[in-house]
Amino acid sequence: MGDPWLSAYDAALRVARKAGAVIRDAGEKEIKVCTKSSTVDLVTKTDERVEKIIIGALREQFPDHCFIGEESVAKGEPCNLTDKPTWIIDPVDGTTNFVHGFPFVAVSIAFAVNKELEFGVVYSCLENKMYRGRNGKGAFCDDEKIEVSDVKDIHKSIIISEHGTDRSCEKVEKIFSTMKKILCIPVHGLRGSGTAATNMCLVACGAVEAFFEIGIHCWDIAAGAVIVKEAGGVLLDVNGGPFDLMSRRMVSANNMVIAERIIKEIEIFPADRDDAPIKKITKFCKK
Ligand SMILES: O=P(O)(O)OC[C@@]1(O)O[C@H](CO)[C@@H](O)[C@@H]1O
Ligand SMILES: [Mg+2]
Repeated sequence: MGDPWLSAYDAALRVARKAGAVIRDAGEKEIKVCTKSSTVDLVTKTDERVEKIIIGALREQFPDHCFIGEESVAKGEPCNLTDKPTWIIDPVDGTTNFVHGFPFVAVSIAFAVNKELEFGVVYSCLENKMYRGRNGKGAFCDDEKIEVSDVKDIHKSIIISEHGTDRSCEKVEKIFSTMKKILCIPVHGLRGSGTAATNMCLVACGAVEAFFEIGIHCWDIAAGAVIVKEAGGVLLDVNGGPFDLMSRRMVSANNMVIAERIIKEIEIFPADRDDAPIKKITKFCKK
Protein backbone atom coordinates (compact mmCIF):
# COMPACT_ATOMS: atom_id res chain seq x y z
CA MET A 1 0.00 0.00 0.00
CA GLY A 2 1.39 3.42 -0.98
CA ASP A 3 1.52 6.34 1.35
CA PRO A 4 -2.07 6.76 2.59
CA TRP A 5 -1.65 10.11 4.32
CA LEU A 6 0.73 11.87 1.92
CA SER A 7 -1.98 14.09 0.44
CA ALA A 8 -3.13 15.04 3.95
CA TYR A 9 0.44 15.90 4.92
CA ASP A 10 0.90 18.06 1.80
CA ALA A 11 -2.40 19.79 2.55
CA ALA A 12 -1.25 20.52 6.11
CA LEU A 13 1.98 22.11 4.89
CA ARG A 14 0.11 24.21 2.33
CA VAL A 15 -2.55 25.49 4.70
CA ALA A 16 -0.01 26.14 7.51
CA ARG A 17 1.93 28.46 5.19
CA LYS A 18 -1.25 30.21 4.14
CA ALA A 19 -2.32 30.61 7.78
CA GLY A 20 1.10 32.00 8.70
CA ALA A 21 0.82 34.65 6.00
CA VAL A 22 -2.59 35.71 7.34
CA ILE A 23 -1.12 35.98 10.87
CA ARG A 24 1.86 38.04 9.66
CA ASP A 25 -0.46 40.43 7.81
CA ALA A 26 -2.80 40.76 10.78
CA GLY A 27 0.15 41.55 13.05
CA GLU A 28 0.80 44.69 11.00
CA LYS A 29 -2.64 46.06 11.83
CA GLU A 30 -4.39 46.99 15.04
CA ILE A 31 -5.22 43.86 17.04
CA LYS A 32 -8.44 43.75 19.06
CA VAL A 33 -7.94 41.52 22.09
CA CYS A 34 -10.59 39.48 23.91
CA THR A 35 -10.14 36.98 26.77
CA LYS A 36 -11.31 33.40 27.33
CA SER A 37 -10.71 31.19 30.39
CA SER A 38 -8.94 33.93 32.38
CA THR A 39 -7.95 37.56 31.94
CA VAL A 40 -4.54 36.42 30.65
CA ASP A 41 -5.92 33.83 28.20
CA LEU A 42 -6.05 36.03 25.12
CA VAL A 43 -7.87 35.51 21.84
CA THR A 44 -8.17 37.71 18.75
CA LYS A 45 -10.22 37.73 15.57
CA THR A 46 -7.13 36.35 13.84
CA ASP A 47 -7.18 33.16 15.96
CA GLU A 48 -10.78 32.54 14.91
CA ARG A 49 -10.29 33.57 11.31
CA VAL A 50 -7.19 31.43 10.84
CA GLU A 51 -8.87 28.39 12.41
CA LYS A 52 -11.77 28.82 9.94
CA ILE A 53 -9.33 29.04 7.03
CA ILE A 54 -7.45 25.90 8.12
CA ILE A 55 -10.50 23.77 8.91
CA GLY A 56 -12.35 25.06 5.84
CA ALA A 57 -9.53 24.08 3.48
CA LEU A 58 -8.95 20.67 5.08
CA ARG A 59 -12.66 19.82 5.34
CA GLU A 60 -13.13 20.57 1.66
CA GLN A 61 -10.42 18.08 0.76
CA PHE A 62 -11.23 15.54 3.52
CA PRO A 63 -14.97 15.80 4.24
CA ASP A 64 -15.05 12.61 6.36
CA HIS A 65 -12.33 13.66 8.77
CA CYS A 66 -12.85 14.97 12.32
CA PHE A 67 -11.45 18.23 13.67
CA ILE A 68 -10.32 19.43 17.07
CA GLY A 69 -9.49 23.12 16.92
CA GLU A 70 -8.66 25.38 19.87
CA GLU A 71 -11.23 28.04 19.00
CA SER A 72 -13.96 25.56 18.03
CA VAL A 73 -13.53 23.80 21.38
CA ALA A 74 -13.73 27.19 23.13
CA LYS A 75 -17.11 27.63 21.43
CA GLY A 76 -18.33 24.31 22.84
CA GLU A 77 -17.38 21.76 20.19
CA PRO A 78 -16.22 18.38 21.52
CA CYS A 79 -12.59 17.58 22.17
CA ASN A 80 -12.64 13.80 21.89
CA LEU A 81 -9.99 11.83 20.10
CA THR A 82 -11.57 8.81 18.41
CA ASP A 83 -10.15 6.23 16.00
CA LYS A 84 -11.33 8.32 13.04
CA PRO A 85 -8.82 10.41 11.07
CA THR A 86 -8.64 13.56 13.18
CA TRP A 87 -6.93 16.92 12.73
CA ILE A 88 -5.75 18.70 15.88
CA ILE A 89 -5.23 22.40 15.28
CA ASP A 90 -3.92 25.44 17.11
CA PRO A 91 -4.33 28.27 14.59
CA VAL A 92 -2.21 30.71 16.61
CA ASP A 93 0.00 29.16 19.27
CA GLY A 94 1.39 32.14 21.13
CA THR A 95 -1.53 34.57 20.97
CA THR A 96 -0.01 36.66 23.78
CA ASN A 97 3.20 36.91 21.76
CA PHE A 98 1.19 37.84 18.67
CA VAL A 99 -0.61 40.61 20.57
CA HIS A 100 2.63 42.01 21.99
CA GLY A 101 4.81 41.59 18.90
CA PHE A 102 7.05 39.05 20.68
CA PRO A 103 8.48 37.17 17.74
CA PHE A 104 7.41 33.54 18.36
CA VAL A 105 4.02 32.63 16.95
CA ALA A 106 3.23 29.24 15.46
CA VAL A 107 0.54 27.50 13.46
CA SER A 108 0.28 23.95 14.78
CA ILE A 109 -1.45 21.20 12.78
CA ALA A 110 -1.36 17.51 13.68
CA PHE A 111 -3.12 14.50 12.23
CA ALA A 112 -4.03 11.31 14.10
CA VAL A 113 -5.54 8.00 12.99
CA ASN A 114 -6.61 5.30 15.47
CA LYS A 115 -5.50 7.73 18.18
CA GLU A 116 -1.92 7.55 16.85
CA LEU A 117 -0.29 10.74 15.64
CA GLU A 118 0.69 10.33 11.97
CA PHE A 119 2.31 13.70 11.34
CA GLY A 120 2.74 17.18 12.73
CA VAL A 121 3.47 20.54 11.17
CA VAL A 122 4.56 23.60 13.18
CA TYR A 123 5.01 26.76 11.14
CA SER A 124 6.85 29.39 13.18
CA CYS A 125 5.45 32.09 10.98
CA LEU A 126 7.34 35.19 12.13
CA GLU A 127 10.67 33.36 11.81
CA ASN A 128 9.41 31.69 8.62
CA LYS A 129 10.54 28.24 9.77
CA MET A 130 8.54 25.18 8.83
CA TYR A 131 9.04 22.30 11.28
CA ARG A 132 7.51 18.99 10.32
CA GLY A 133 7.60 15.33 11.29
CA ARG A 134 5.97 12.18 9.98
CA ASN A 135 5.65 8.92 11.82
CA GLY A 136 8.73 6.82 10.94
CA LYS A 137 10.04 9.35 8.43
CA GLY A 138 12.09 11.79 10.51
CA ALA A 139 11.77 15.42 11.48
CA PHE A 140 12.81 18.49 9.50
CA CYS A 141 13.10 22.24 9.78
CA ASP A 142 12.54 23.53 6.26
CA ASP A 143 14.71 21.10 4.24
CA GLU A 144 17.13 20.22 7.00
CA LYS A 145 16.82 17.03 9.02
CA ILE A 146 16.76 17.82 12.73
CA GLU A 147 17.86 15.82 15.76
CA VAL A 148 17.66 16.29 19.51
CA SER A 149 20.81 17.17 21.44
CA ASP A 150 22.99 14.36 22.83
CA VAL A 151 23.50 16.01 26.24
CA LYS A 152 22.94 13.57 29.11
CA ASP A 153 24.35 15.69 31.90
CA ILE A 154 21.52 17.82 33.33
CA HIS A 155 24.12 20.39 34.46
CA LYS A 156 24.82 21.09 30.77
CA SER A 157 21.18 21.50 29.77
CA ILE A 158 18.72 24.27 28.97
CA ILE A 159 15.17 23.51 30.07
CA ILE A 160 11.98 25.22 28.89
CA SER A 161 8.72 25.63 30.74
CA GLU A 162 5.84 28.11 30.68
CA HIS A 163 3.59 29.72 33.28
CA GLY A 164 0.27 28.99 31.57
CA THR A 165 -2.91 31.03 31.77
CA ASP A 166 -4.27 29.83 35.12
CA ARG A 167 -2.84 32.32 37.62
CA SER A 168 -4.31 30.90 40.81
CA CYS A 169 -1.60 31.50 43.40
CA GLU A 170 -1.45 27.86 44.45
CA LYS A 171 -0.57 26.77 40.91
CA VAL A 172 1.85 29.61 40.32
CA GLU A 173 3.64 28.68 43.55
CA LYS A 174 4.03 25.09 42.39
CA ILE A 175 5.25 26.20 38.96
CA PHE A 176 7.86 28.51 40.47
CA SER A 177 8.89 26.00 43.09
CA THR A 178 9.54 23.45 40.32
CA MET A 179 11.44 26.03 38.28
CA LYS A 180 13.54 27.02 41.31
CA LYS A 181 14.47 23.40 41.99
CA ILE A 182 15.47 22.84 38.38
CA LEU A 183 17.43 26.08 38.24
CA CYS A 184 19.26 25.11 41.43
CA ILE A 185 20.37 21.67 40.15
CA PRO A 186 21.92 23.81 38.52
CA VAL A 187 21.11 23.75 34.79
CA HIS A 188 22.66 26.12 32.25
CA GLY A 189 19.38 28.00 31.94
CA LEU A 190 15.62 28.10 31.92
CA ARG A 191 13.75 29.49 28.92
CA GLY A 192 10.25 29.89 27.50
CA SER A 193 9.25 31.07 24.02
CA GLY A 194 5.57 31.56 24.89
CA THR A 195 4.42 28.87 22.49
CA ALA A 196 4.38 25.20 23.38
CA ALA A 197 4.58 24.17 19.72
CA THR A 198 7.75 26.21 19.20
CA ASN A 199 9.18 24.99 22.51
CA MET A 200 8.85 21.41 21.31
CA CYS A 201 10.56 22.26 18.02
CA LEU A 202 13.43 23.75 20.04
CA VAL A 203 13.76 20.39 21.80
CA ALA A 204 13.58 18.62 18.44
CA CYS A 205 16.36 20.65 16.85
CA GLY A 206 18.68 20.38 19.86
CA ALA A 207 18.58 24.02 20.98
CA VAL A 208 17.31 22.95 24.41
CA GLU A 209 17.18 19.60 26.18
CA ALA A 210 13.60 19.56 27.45
CA PHE A 211 10.25 21.29 27.63
CA PHE A 212 7.64 20.36 30.22
CA GLU A 213 4.34 21.87 31.25
CA ILE A 214 1.15 21.10 33.16
CA GLY A 215 -1.88 22.90 31.73
CA ILE A 216 -1.07 22.70 28.02
CA HIS A 217 -3.77 21.48 25.63
CA CYS A 218 -3.70 18.78 22.97
CA TRP A 219 -3.66 21.40 20.18
CA ASP A 220 -0.54 23.05 21.69
CA ILE A 221 1.52 19.85 21.63
CA ALA A 222 0.12 17.29 19.16
CA ALA A 223 2.20 18.42 16.17
CA GLY A 224 5.26 19.04 18.33
CA ALA A 225 4.97 15.55 19.81
CA VAL A 226 5.50 13.93 16.40
CA ILE A 227 8.38 16.28 15.64
CA VAL A 228 10.16 15.56 18.95
CA LYS A 229 9.69 11.81 18.61
CA GLU A 230 10.91 11.78 15.01
CA ALA A 231 13.93 13.88 15.99
CA GLY A 232 14.90 11.09 18.43
CA GLY A 233 13.41 12.57 21.60
CA VAL A 234 11.10 11.16 24.24
CA LEU A 235 7.63 12.08 25.55
CA LEU A 236 6.42 11.21 29.01
CA ASP A 237 3.78 12.13 31.52
CA VAL A 238 5.01 14.43 34.32
CA ASN A 239 4.85 11.43 36.70
CA GLY A 240 7.15 9.36 34.46
CA GLY A 241 4.30 7.27 33.01
CA PRO A 242 3.32 7.11 29.34
CA PHE A 243 2.53 10.34 27.49
CA ASP A 244 -1.21 10.96 27.14
CA LEU A 245 -2.12 13.65 24.59
CA MET A 246 -5.38 14.57 26.32
CA SER A 247 -4.02 14.73 29.87
CA ARG A 248 -2.73 18.34 29.72
CA ARG A 249 0.62 17.21 31.15
CA MET A 250 3.80 16.50 29.31
CA VAL A 251 7.56 16.23 29.46
CA SER A 252 9.36 16.25 26.12
CA ALA A 253 13.11 15.71 26.22
CA ASN A 254 16.14 14.75 24.19
CA ASN A 255 16.53 11.48 26.12
CA MET A 256 15.26 9.50 29.13
CA VAL A 257 18.16 10.55 31.37
CA ILE A 258 17.23 14.24 31.12
CA ALA A 259 13.47 13.52 31.22
CA GLU A 260 13.70 11.41 34.38
CA ARG A 261 15.97 13.91 36.12
CA ILE A 262 13.46 16.73 35.51
CA ILE A 263 10.52 14.58 36.53
CA LYS A 264 12.11 14.19 39.99
CA GLU A 265 11.65 17.94 40.51
CA ILE A 266 8.18 18.52 39.05
CA GLU A 267 5.50 19.46 41.56
CA ILE A 268 2.31 18.12 40.04
CA PHE A 269 -0.96 20.02 40.30
CA PRO A 270 -4.35 19.02 38.89
CA ALA A 271 -5.52 20.06 35.41
CA ASP A 272 -8.85 18.97 33.89
CA ARG A 273 -8.34 16.63 30.94
CA ASP A 274 -9.04 17.96 27.45
CA ASP A 275 -11.58 15.17 26.90
CA ALA A 276 -13.48 15.92 30.13
CA PRO A 277 -17.16 16.85 29.60
CA ILE A 278 -17.57 19.91 27.38
CA LYS A 279 -17.62 23.33 28.89
CA LYS A 280 -18.14 26.27 26.64
CA ILE A 281 -15.82 29.17 27.49
CA THR A 282 -17.33 32.63 27.69
CA LYS A 283 -15.42 35.16 25.65
CA PHE A 284 -15.04 38.72 26.99
CA CYS A 285 -14.39 41.62 24.64
CA LYS A 286 -14.10 45.26 25.72
CA LYS A 287 -16.48 47.53 23.84
O1 LIG B 1 -3.48 30.21 23.67
P1 LIG B 1 -2.35 29.89 22.76
O2 LIG B 1 -1.64 31.10 22.30
O3 LIG B 1 -2.72 29.00 21.64
O4 LIG B 1 -1.33 29.01 23.62
C1 LIG B 1 -0.24 29.56 24.21
C2 LIG B 1 0.35 28.72 25.26
O5 LIG B 1 1.31 29.54 25.79
O6 LIG B 1 -0.60 28.27 26.20
C3 LIG B 1 -0.13 27.04 26.71
C4 LIG B 1 -0.67 26.70 28.02
O7 LIG B 1 -0.06 27.43 29.02
C5 LIG B 1 1.29 27.20 26.40
O8 LIG B 1 2.33 26.54 26.69
C6 LIG B 1 0.94 27.45 24.97
O9 LIG B 1 1.80 27.37 24.00
MG1 LIG C 1 -4.01 29.26 20.06
